[in-house]
Amino acid sequence: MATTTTTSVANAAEGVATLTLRPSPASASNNTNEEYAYAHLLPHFSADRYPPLTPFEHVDPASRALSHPNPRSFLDNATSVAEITPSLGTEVQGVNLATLDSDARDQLALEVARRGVMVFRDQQDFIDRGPDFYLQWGRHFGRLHIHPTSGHPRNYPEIHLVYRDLKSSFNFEVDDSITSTVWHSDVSYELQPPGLTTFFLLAQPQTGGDTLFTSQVQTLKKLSPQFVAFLRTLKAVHSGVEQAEFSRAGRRGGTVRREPVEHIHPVVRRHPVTGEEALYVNRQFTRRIVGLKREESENILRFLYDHIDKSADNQARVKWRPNTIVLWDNRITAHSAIVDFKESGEARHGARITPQAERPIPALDGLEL
Ligand SMILES: O=C(O)CCC(=O)C(=O)O
Ligand SMILES: [Fe+2]
Repeated sequence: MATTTTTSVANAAEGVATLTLRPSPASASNNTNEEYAYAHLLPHFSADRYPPLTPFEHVDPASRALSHPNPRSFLDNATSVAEITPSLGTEVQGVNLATLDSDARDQLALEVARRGVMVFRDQQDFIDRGPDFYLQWGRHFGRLHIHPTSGHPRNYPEIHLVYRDLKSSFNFEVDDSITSTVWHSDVSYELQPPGLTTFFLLAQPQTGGDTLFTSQVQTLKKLSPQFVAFLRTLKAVHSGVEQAEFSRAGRRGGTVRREPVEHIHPVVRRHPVTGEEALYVNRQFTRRIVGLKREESENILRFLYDHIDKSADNQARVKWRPNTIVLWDNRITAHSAIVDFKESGEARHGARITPQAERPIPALDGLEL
């Protein structure tokens, strides 16, 4: 039996919450007789403080693949390439992400921009290369985001972790909700929110703990042209304040290493490479529509969130298997963890590599932010 260590964990949803628990590495392996192979990647909460993020110029990796004669050639050796749904998600077998060169990584970024989500199976090579490799991988796609509140592996603040098991007294914000579903686009409160995002699980329950995705391109396309034309004129406030407050409240045991920020983004953004328009509001971080009366803002946002929630025809559900890596374009999709395994007592432990991208581009030319 491995010894119990003291650490803190992050909620599986986008850093919604942090809490203190004492996970044993053995329990994280979901096999009490084994040492947990990824114990060095368990969440650590440093007392470090970070200054505000500074703006930077983002060159999108997908743009470099646009002129490629065959921008899907990185899939040439795949044994299987299957669309999960017609407009969202592709599942690939037989491609080792860890061995993709710079050109192939650019192609990957373009394909993820087109498909929203890509699921790669059998990626043990990538996962076992460890955190220095994760950083090298992520930096190809943009400046790595350092999360203001979530747990990270010791000495690797750029790696955002999710973790939960039975030993923790889970006390996160959805506990008094009827559902664990919290649709969001990661850290949309940043001035330059993430683009191509890489996420994988290191430990998972036997069943459950899937991740839901939705296409914000399709969400928008379902609306009438007149309503979309109105949405294009709008901008909204996204806020990191509540996430920080949950962490600071102590009941989650977390820290706030960078003061929370709020930023205004267009309600409809344009992807810098594909040119596609996507709805860019999410229940977790979007707070209000600028310039509208309070009731107008609340009702429009509620309508849009309801539309996102119930549009299964825009969604894809990823079932995890060991050594799966999922990539999504955070600008044109939203996602939610599914917490349906708490009572099994099994651990779920995941790592996210989160390069930031451009400041959201309004779909309406000339919209001032
Ligand atoms: O745990 C999951 O399935 C999703 C986690 C998440 O939302 C994130 O890391 O951004
Ligand atoms: Fe997330």
